[in-house]
Amino acid sequence: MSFHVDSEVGLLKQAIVHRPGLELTRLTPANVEELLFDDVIWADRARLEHAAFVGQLEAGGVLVHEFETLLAEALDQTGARTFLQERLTTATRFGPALDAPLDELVASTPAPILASLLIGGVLKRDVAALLHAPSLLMEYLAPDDFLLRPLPNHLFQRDNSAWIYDGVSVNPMAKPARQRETINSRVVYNFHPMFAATQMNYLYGNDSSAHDTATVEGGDITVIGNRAVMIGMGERSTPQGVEILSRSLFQSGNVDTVIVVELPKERAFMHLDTVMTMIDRDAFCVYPFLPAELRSFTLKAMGDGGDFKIEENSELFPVVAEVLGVDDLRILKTPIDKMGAAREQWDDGNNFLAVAPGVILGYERNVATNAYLADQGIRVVPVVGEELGRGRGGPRCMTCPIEREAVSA
Ligand SMILES: NC(=O)NCCC[C@H](N)C(=O)O
Repeated sequence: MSFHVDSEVGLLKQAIVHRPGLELTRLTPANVEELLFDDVIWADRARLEHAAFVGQLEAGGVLVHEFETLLAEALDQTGARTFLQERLTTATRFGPALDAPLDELVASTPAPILASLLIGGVLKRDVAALLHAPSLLMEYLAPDDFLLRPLPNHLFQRDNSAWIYDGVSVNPMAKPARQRETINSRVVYNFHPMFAATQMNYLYGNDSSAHDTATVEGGDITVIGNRAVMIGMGERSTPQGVEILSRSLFQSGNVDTVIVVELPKERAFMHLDTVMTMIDRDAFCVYPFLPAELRSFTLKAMGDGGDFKIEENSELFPVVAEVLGVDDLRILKTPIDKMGAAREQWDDGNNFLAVAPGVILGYERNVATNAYLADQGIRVVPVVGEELGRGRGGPRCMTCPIEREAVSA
């Protein structure tokens, strides 16, 4: 079995999601903002909503893999815990006194519990009785302080890794609250038998370099097809990150065009998929009030060494249409006033997950957009996300496709 994502809208066959766990119960008014959520969440309800969402994916024929389960299974493979000891439970993260005792905890904790803690976080009081070394960090922390912070944004599996044709980028994340997610994803990809048994083509991030400002997040990446990729560049994916990923894509031989779309550096527009998603072989759903002054660039491979030339586009979608070989690309913008559009965009009204061409999952609350798309012949499967949506991510954000068919125009 090898994994590949050859389009954004072709038949979705396999995907990874994260069923929210311990981490959601650790969101408090004091930490939500830092952890990139908008509110404390009703965790049990969010889990029910997520289970219903997974049911909808499965009903659409998608084989769904649960991230925490994959992580637990990976942790029982040879080398996985050493990998964590070298990258997570280090003297620089926790102080020299805790280095060896935490390595020991990583070595001895049963895999399902360890997986839950790696995502859910660890309080000082959870481990105080086990750690006897005189540690300044332990003295400094209060019993309810986090020794290891929770990672509630694992819910948004789209972002920390992204399959692009037959390669995967394990993304260096922009926000400190999300950077550790990549370590967990690397454990899964490097050690889980499902992936270890295949020839993995790592495009970016599967190394322990400091990636500094060269960040990329999967919400910015769309595999539009025809050897092309569209990448948003703004709050999360930087020009440096986009350049490195593009070079790697060009070297892979599967991609010859990257279309880069500038985004406002604002929370509401944190990823490309907050303002537009491809929803059919010839259609994009686009936020109607995207500022006109945003630029886009086309990167074209030159040779096979990763070099490219850059052209600034006068308009984005004619270039996309040309690259896709589609005469009449449909740019679907909900006819709605500015306030209504801003409200639906905030609630992921442009964040759709296609499970097949023209068949998409989106939050039910975006009534105007969903009705408009239905009028345009798109089948919108409504997803309940009253709690899930408070993390500011929709169905596309919650899903990491790992096997998806190509489509022809
Ligand atoms: N692709 C996406 O737009 N993902 C949603 C990410 C939401 C998360 N709370 C974040 O701020 O990173």
